[in-house]
Amino acid sequence: MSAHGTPIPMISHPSGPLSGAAEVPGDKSISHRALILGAMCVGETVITGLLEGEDVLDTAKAMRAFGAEVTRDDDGTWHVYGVGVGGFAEPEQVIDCGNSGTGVRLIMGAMATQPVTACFTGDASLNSRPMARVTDPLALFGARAVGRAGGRLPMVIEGARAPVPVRYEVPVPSAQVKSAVLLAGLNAPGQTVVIEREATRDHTERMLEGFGAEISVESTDAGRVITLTGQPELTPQTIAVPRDPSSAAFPVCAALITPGSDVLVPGIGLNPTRAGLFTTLREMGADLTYEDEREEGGEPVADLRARFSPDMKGIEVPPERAASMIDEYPILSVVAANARGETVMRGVKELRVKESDRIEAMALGLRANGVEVEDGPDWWIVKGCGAGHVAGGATVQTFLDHRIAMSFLCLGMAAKAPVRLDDGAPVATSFPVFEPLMAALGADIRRS
Ligand SMILES: O=C(O)C1=C[C@@H](OP(=O)(O)O)[C@@H](O)[C@H](O)C1
Ligand SMILES: C=C(OP(=O)(O)O)C(=O)O
Repeated sequence: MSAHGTPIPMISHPSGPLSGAAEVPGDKSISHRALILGAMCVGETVITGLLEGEDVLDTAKAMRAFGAEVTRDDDGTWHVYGVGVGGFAEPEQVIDCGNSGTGVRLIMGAMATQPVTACFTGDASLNSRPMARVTDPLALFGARAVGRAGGRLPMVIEGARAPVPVRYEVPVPSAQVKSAVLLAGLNAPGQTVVIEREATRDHTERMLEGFGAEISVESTDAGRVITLTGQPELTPQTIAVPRDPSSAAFPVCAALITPGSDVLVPGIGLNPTRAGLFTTLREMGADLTYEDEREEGGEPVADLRARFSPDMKGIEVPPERAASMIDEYPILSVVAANARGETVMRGVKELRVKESDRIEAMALGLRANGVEVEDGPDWWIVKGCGAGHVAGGATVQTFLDHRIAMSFLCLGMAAKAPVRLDDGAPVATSFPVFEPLMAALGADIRRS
């Protein structure tokens, strides 16, 4: 079930062909950041295309609790009237970030160098995820965190009264940790330096620059070195949020595996720190083309066209590509099940600490539906059945994880027998229009 609702069992019937255009919603990562940075400058930031999924709506609520005014026009335009760097008010209530790791970790970073104390919580999934990866570096700024055993939520963060800047090498490939440190660095005097060995999504760096912060990124032998000068005067922005490549992955992959399909997914950001799945699919032999390649708001964008691809082959996904497709491994494994041969995915330990243990959740559900999977601590292998040969017919657990839910709904479209979910409600966290959008393409998904 979602943070806010009751379980919604769903069933996905073999269907198709899928055809038409799929206009997926705004990018989740960019939406969180637009609200948070909007709240950290004085004046009005205007956001169009904001993702109105539960995760982002929870961040909007949190920004109100810290004193920003956040409003929505009937046409879906959002306005954030921010309080400035260092201007957060102390929330009167517990901040509930629902299912969102990005929301809670970035907000903790943003408030950690401000003289306020806040208590954070989430749903059962979020409350089981590791937070020490964020609170450890925040302690270097002078913030104090008290949470449950193992650094879990609920957790109280007391912001540093006299923050100091830090130099921090991120020990895990995580854009959330990097971003939390950078957002904390905003209200620390002097220069905060973040070093990441492997490049992760760079939306925070890009957006900080857009809001007028002094930030530089240098590629060195040690990795990317990001230097941010604290206590800037940020300038409110007008932000058009691009469509989310992680959401686009679902109609694209569903089309590749469902007989006769031909689907266009327009206006998808192909920022190289996000587009690893599409490269992988093309290497597997997917009929996936980029049409009308262009630049929008400084980001490469294209319309993706995906057609049924019965001859895809399993490949070894390069581990160094993992960060650029970290949220896409569940749906990749569904494509892999419909390809021939093995798809080998290594260097993906981070999948075990997402909304669910995604390797375990996918392995359980794929096996139940007739697909062989092997897995180890930081790797897994899916043994493809070939197009049209996945048995289906089982009910899978989604473990409060939207990507697991949507991946198995896509599996059902191309399987021999329907695939059932114990709970499809988590879909609303990142892709609230998934059901009508897929239905319009020709998918047969029902609430049961
Ligand atoms: O910074 C972000 O917006 C995100 C970073 C990734 O998490 P990690 O930083 O934990 O890898 C990703 O899985 C998540 O969906 C969004
Ligand atoms: C991992 C994800 O999100 P978060 O960490 O923000 O909960 C995701 O959207 O796949």
